[in-house]
Amino acid sequence: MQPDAQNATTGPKGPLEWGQINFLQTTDTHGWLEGHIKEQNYGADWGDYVSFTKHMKKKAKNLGVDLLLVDTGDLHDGAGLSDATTLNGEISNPIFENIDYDLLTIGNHELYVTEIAYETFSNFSKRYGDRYLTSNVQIINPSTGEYEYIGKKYRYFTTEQGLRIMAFGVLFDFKGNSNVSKVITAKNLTEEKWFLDAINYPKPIDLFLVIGHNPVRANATTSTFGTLFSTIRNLRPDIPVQGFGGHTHIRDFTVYDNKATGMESGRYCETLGWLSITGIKSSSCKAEHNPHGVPHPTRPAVPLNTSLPQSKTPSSLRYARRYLDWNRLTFAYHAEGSQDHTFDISKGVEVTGDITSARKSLNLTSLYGCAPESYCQFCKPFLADGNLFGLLQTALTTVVVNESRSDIPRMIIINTGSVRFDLAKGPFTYDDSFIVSPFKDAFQFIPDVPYEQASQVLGILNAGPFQKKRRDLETRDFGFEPLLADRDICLDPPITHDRDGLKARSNPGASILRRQNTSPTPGYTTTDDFGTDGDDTVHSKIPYYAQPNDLQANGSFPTDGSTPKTVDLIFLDFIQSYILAALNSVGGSYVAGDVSYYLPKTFTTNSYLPAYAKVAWQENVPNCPVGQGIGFDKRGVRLDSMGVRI
Ligand SMILES: Nc1ccn([C@@H]2O[C@H](COP(=O)(O)O)[C@@H](O)[C@H]2O)c(=O)n1
Repeated sequence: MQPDAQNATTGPKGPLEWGQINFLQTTDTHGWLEGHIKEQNYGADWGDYVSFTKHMKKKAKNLGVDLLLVDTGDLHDGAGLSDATTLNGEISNPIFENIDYDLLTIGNHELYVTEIAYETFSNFSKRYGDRYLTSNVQIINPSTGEYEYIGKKYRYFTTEQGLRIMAFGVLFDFKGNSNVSKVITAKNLTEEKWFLDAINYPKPIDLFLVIGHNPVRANATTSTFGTLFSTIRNLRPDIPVQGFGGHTHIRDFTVYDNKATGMESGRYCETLGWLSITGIKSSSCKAEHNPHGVPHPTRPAVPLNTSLPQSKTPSSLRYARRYLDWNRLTFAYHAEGSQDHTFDISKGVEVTGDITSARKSLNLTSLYGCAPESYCQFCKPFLADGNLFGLLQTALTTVVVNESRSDIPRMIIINTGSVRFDLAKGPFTYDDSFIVSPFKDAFQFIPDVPYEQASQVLGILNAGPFQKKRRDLETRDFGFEPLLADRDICLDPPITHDRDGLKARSNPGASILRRQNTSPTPGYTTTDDFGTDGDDTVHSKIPYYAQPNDLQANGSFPTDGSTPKTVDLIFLDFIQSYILAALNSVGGSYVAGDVSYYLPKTFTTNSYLPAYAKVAWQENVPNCPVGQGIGFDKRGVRLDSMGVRI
C-alpha cells in the first residue's frame, strides 16, 4: 500500500470456496497500480497484489488444486502512473509485469495509438510469451511489412494438477484501432480453419478457456462471447467452457449452459475476481475435487433465458464466484494465516517501493489547486449539484477559449467517455488530471456554423446512432465510493472483522478495535446470474444515474438571452466524424477540410481541468483539507469520513 493510502475498515464476509481449478482475474486496470489512494475500499497497490498472489499460489499447492492468474487487458489511460510517461505504460508496464500471469489478453486501449500497439507487440507480449493470447489481433511487423499476431493465437497446456486446457484470447469487434493493427471480427475468426482445428484439437481437452477484453454477457452490445461460445459448443457439446471478460468495467457473472459460465471482474484495481470450478472430468487430473479444510464450490450452472446452443448431457460441475475489494484487509484475510504484518513478501514490498519512487519521479502529487467539493460521474443526476459534468461544463466554458476569437459565441462538445473517474474534494494533483480525464484528444472547430444547425448536434449525438452509448450500465452498480477518509484512520492498527463470526480468523495481536464499522459502507452491490451474494465485502448501494454520451458547454453567448446567428462549433478530434455526420444530417455540408484546431494541438482533454484548477482553485491551496473527504449515503446524501451527514 502506498504511504498516503488507507486500509479498508470492512472486510470479507467469509473464506473463499476453493475448487479443483481456481482463478484470480484482473481486468481494465487502466494504470491504477498505485491503488485508490483517496478511497478506503480499494487502497491496495500492485505490490500488495504481488504478495497476495504468492500466498494464494502457495495455498493452492498445499490444497493440491490449480490456481490460474488471468488478465483481460486495458492497461493504460486512467492514471498518472501509466499516462504521465511519453509512451503510456513505459513505467507502469514493467511494474505490472511483476505478476506471473498464466493467461493474458489485449484490450482496445493497447491499440488506439500506434506507438503503444508496437510497445505491446515488442515488449509486453514478449514478456509473457505463449501466455499472451491475441487470437484475433494482428499488427504489421515493421521489419517484414506483414501482419503478425501480437501475441499467440491459442495456448494448449496442462496445469500443475493435470487439467488439459485450450485457451483463446479474443478482443471484441473493436474498430477504433490505429492503422497498423487489424482486429478480426469474431464471426470471421469462427470461420478460420486454425480456430476450428484448435477446438477440435487432436489431444484431449478438459476445459476451454476463452479470455477476452470483451463483455461476458452474450447479449451485451459489444460482446462476441455468444458467437465464440456457440462455435465451441456446437463442435464440443460436452466440454466445459469458461469465459473471462472485460471492457464494460462491471462485476458480472453469466451462465451460458450447464457447463459454461463467464466472469467479468470490474475495473481500475477496484475488483479482483475469484472463480472456482470443481467436478471437471479428466483422466489426467490429480486435483482433489473437494479439497479438505476449505469451503468448496456448490453451485450448479443453470442458464437463464438463453438462445445459445446447450450441452445436452448432465453436468457434474460446481461453481463459486466472488468479487473481492482491492484492499489489504481483503488480501490479508484471504491469504489466511498471514497476519497483516507478515502478509508482505519481499518482492511485494519492492514493487510498492518502485511505485512510490515512480510517483515521485513523475511528480504525480504536484498540486494544481484545491477542489472545494467532490464531484461524481454517476452518483448524481446529470448536471445536478455534485455531478462531475456540471463542473466540467464550467471548466470548458472558462478555459477553452481562443483569445483571438474570444468574443465569438462558442459551443464546446466533448464525449463523456473521455471522462474516466470522479474528482475528489481536496488537492487536485497531476495524477488526478489523468484519473479524471487522461486522453490527449485536442480541440478542433468549425467557424461560423449556423446556430440552427449547431444547436441540434448535441441532441443528435445523445440520441445516437452516431455515437454508441458509452456503456449499457443502467442496471449495474458502478460501485464507486468516493473518497478520502480521515487520515488518522491510518494510525489505527489493522481492523479485524466482527461479522459472521470471523473475528477468530483475525490476528489476535492486532485486535484493538477502534472505529470498527458495524454497518456496511457504500460500495459495489452486484447482481449477476448467480444472484446477489457475489460481493466479497457487503456494501450499501451507491446511487447510479446514467449520463448522456456527450456534454456541451457554451461561451460568449449574448448576455440578453438571445441566440447568436452563428457559432464556433468546437469539439474533440476524437469525435470529429460524429460531429460532421450530425451537422450534415440537419442541412450542413461539412467535410474534414472545414475543420481546424481551435487551440494548439498540445491543449488536450488532459489539459483543461489543470488549466481550470489554476484559475479557480488556487486560492484555497493554503487551507486545502488534505485527507479530509466525504462519501455518500444510500440516498446520495453527503457524508463525512465517519459516515455523518454534512
Ligand atoms: N483517445 C480516446 C480513446 C478513448 N476515448 C473514450 O474511451 C472509450 C473507450 O474506453 P473503454 O474503457 O470503454 O474501452 C471510448 O468509447 C471513448 O469514449 C476517448 O475519449 N479518447
